[in-house]
Amino acid sequence: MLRAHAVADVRAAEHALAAGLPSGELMRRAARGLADALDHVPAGEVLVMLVGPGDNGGDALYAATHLLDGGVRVDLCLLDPDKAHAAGLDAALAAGAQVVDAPSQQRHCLDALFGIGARPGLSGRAAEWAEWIAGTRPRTVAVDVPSGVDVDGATLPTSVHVTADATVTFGTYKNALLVGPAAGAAGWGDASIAQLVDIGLGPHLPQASVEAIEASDGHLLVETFAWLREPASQKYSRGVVGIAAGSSQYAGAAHLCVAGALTGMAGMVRFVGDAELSRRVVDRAPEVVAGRGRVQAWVVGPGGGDDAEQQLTAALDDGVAVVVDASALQHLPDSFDVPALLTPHAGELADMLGTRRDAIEAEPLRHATAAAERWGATVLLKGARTLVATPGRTTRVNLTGSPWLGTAGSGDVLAGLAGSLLASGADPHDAGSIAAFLHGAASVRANRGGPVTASAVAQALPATLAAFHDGELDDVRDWRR
Ligand SMILES: NC(=O)C1=CN([C@@H]2O[C@H](COP(=O)(O)OP(=O)(O)OC[C@H]3O[C@@H](n4cnc5c(N)ncnc54)[C@H](O)[C@@H]3O)[C@@H](O)[C@H]2O)[C@@H](O)CC1
Repeated sequence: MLRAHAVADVRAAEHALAAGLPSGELMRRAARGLADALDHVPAGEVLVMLVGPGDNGGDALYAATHLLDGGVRVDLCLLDPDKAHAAGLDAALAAGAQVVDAPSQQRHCLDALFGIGARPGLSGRAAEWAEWIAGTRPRTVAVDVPSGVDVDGATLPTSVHVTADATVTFGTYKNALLVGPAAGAAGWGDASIAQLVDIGLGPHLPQASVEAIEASDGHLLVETFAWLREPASQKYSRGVVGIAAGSSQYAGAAHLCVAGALTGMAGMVRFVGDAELSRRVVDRAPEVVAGRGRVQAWVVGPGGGDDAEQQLTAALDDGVAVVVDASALQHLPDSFDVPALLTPHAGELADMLGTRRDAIEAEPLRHATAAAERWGATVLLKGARTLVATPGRTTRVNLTGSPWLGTAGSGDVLAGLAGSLLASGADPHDAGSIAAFLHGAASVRANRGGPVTASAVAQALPATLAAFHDGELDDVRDWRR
């Protein structure tokens, strides 16, 4: 599991760790790791460092000494020369760095304006330099976080901020490096995730503020699904998922939701809908059982018609866990008596909360968390970095997938898959986050670097699940710029 921590927790951990170390040791570790991460800058090239007034700038100045030793030339732009880290500046100048007024032609840039001490937003020369990066596009690495973002809120409070090609962070990830829209400014090139330099904080860090499932977390499956630990299983021990999806207008949603459910962990899929749709679903997927009956979880809403409200009421009356998607989200009860996973996209969450879609997109973390609290349920907010928020649990962000996954019907597959995980024993938080992880990974495996259909994602899911279980998943994200 990849973990991010809140700024206050990082600071407390740094204090605790620093207390047992020689003065300046943490910054030395950070600077060494930063210099190592800049090994793409060839000897003889000029790297311009944008140096702010705090320890973020100090990291860069000490890193400069290592780079200069290796033959890289370093220009320093000091935001406030009187406030630059004094010992770091002396060391950098002694090693051969030169101070310049402003960045100009340099093809490599280090953003060390502000780190976790940043107030969101940039002004004055810091804003001018961020605009120089945007206009000139040097290869830019941000130190700890890109300057100008809201580190804990993971937002971009103004349009003026540094957009880096990569970020090198220290001790632990920060929310802004994993969660959109801020993570977009940290550089989600192919490597996608900031490079983490271990400075020894681990033992001092509390519970994460945000976490992300990784390809190496296949053990989660065995931990989550008790029947996987049994020597033998049968369909009922694996769980039965009921699907109430599709309508005469959106018949495809029924097929895709069922396809998602059939790829998952449940032992059996039931389908309820009108007679004609049920016949078509069973024709296409003969393993599906049509009609009501005992289930361990319901999926209600994908492609649902006018009867979505009635379907949701019937599902809730069953007293089992429920995935509420698409049209059923318009009929939410005031609170849930059963474990519930709500799966809106930004527009649907905006309707749920009585706000605008762009407000959700600007602050997805805050709104997903607020909705989870409001309904006492798990909220899976779909997007480039899907969030799964549950009261009392660490919010999960999904890092798998590619822009190609934004395709008609992919949400129907996701809802079906999540329902099958729910029926098979996962709680809504695990069901939603594991489903989002597998769904994104399957889309990349189905056609790396190119378009996928929702059907192709569903087809790729069983092998993706097997590879995850066996610890054999390769890289599962494809967010090239
Ligand atoms: N504390 C530690 O033990 C370690 C800290 N490290 C580095 O130190 C950084 C944190 O250093 P600081 O606490 O000094 O904070 P920063 O370096 O982020 O900067 C804080 C300073 O910038 C000013 N400032 C913040 N936002 C501004 C804005 N938007 N416009 C204008 N001025 C602004 C503040 O008034 C303050 O003077 C980390 O991000 C990391 O890079 C690393 O060296 C690892 C160890």
